[in-house]
Amino acid sequence: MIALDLTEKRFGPTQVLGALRLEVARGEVLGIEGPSGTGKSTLLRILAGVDTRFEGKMQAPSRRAMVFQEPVLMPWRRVIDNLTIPTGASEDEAEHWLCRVGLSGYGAHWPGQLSLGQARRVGLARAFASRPELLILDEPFVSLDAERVDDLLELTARLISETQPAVVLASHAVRELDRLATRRAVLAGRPARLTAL
Ligand SMILES: Nc1ncnc2c1ncn2[C@@H]1O[C@H](COP(=O)(O)OP(=O)(O)OP(=O)(O)O)[C@@H](O)[C@H]1O
Repeated sequence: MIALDLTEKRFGPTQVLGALRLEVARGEVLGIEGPSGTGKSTLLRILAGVDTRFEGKMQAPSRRAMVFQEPVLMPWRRVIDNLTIPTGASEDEAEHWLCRVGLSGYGAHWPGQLSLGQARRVGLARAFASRPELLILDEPFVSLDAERVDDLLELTARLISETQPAVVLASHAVRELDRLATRRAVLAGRPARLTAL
């Protein structure tokens, strides 16, 4: 379970996020939509623990994983190491997750040998390999063609349903929100506030 009671988040003189509260229990998927530049990624980075410079209180589980808009793999490490090093998973566990995302046998590949869709799958495998209690998805399917998005959506839905983390998903895509979100909210305004739908 994640609980955030935010007073404000600013970058220097600019207040990006206003007061907002958010709670997500395990098994729930909170889908956040909102205009570009309102602060969705900023909010997600706070929830992920990447940005700790905010006013307010947060109760978050220790095992958190984030899937970014870009897969951000270490290009100088093989795929298998991209799973084991950041997560502490064993090679067997990493192979298991590669297999789950349809990349069985890709462990010895270099990230530069992967298509964007495959790199996204590795990003997803890496997130699940850390056995997250909180999973944060920041536009994880952006710039893939429709068929690939559908495949990845189904896969993500299956893995979430099996592992039951609390999930926060930011997306502009109605299809993704419709398929994954169990609850929806809109982030809008300047400073931005969260309104449940
Ligand atoms: N490190 C930073 N320093 C200063 N301003 C920042 C920083 N990061 C984000 N911002 C500003 O905060 C605002 C919110 O940015 P953010 O990336 O969170 O928006 P977003 O809703 O995720 O946008 P998009 O949907 O386009 O990804 C923007 O005005 C952006 O310019």
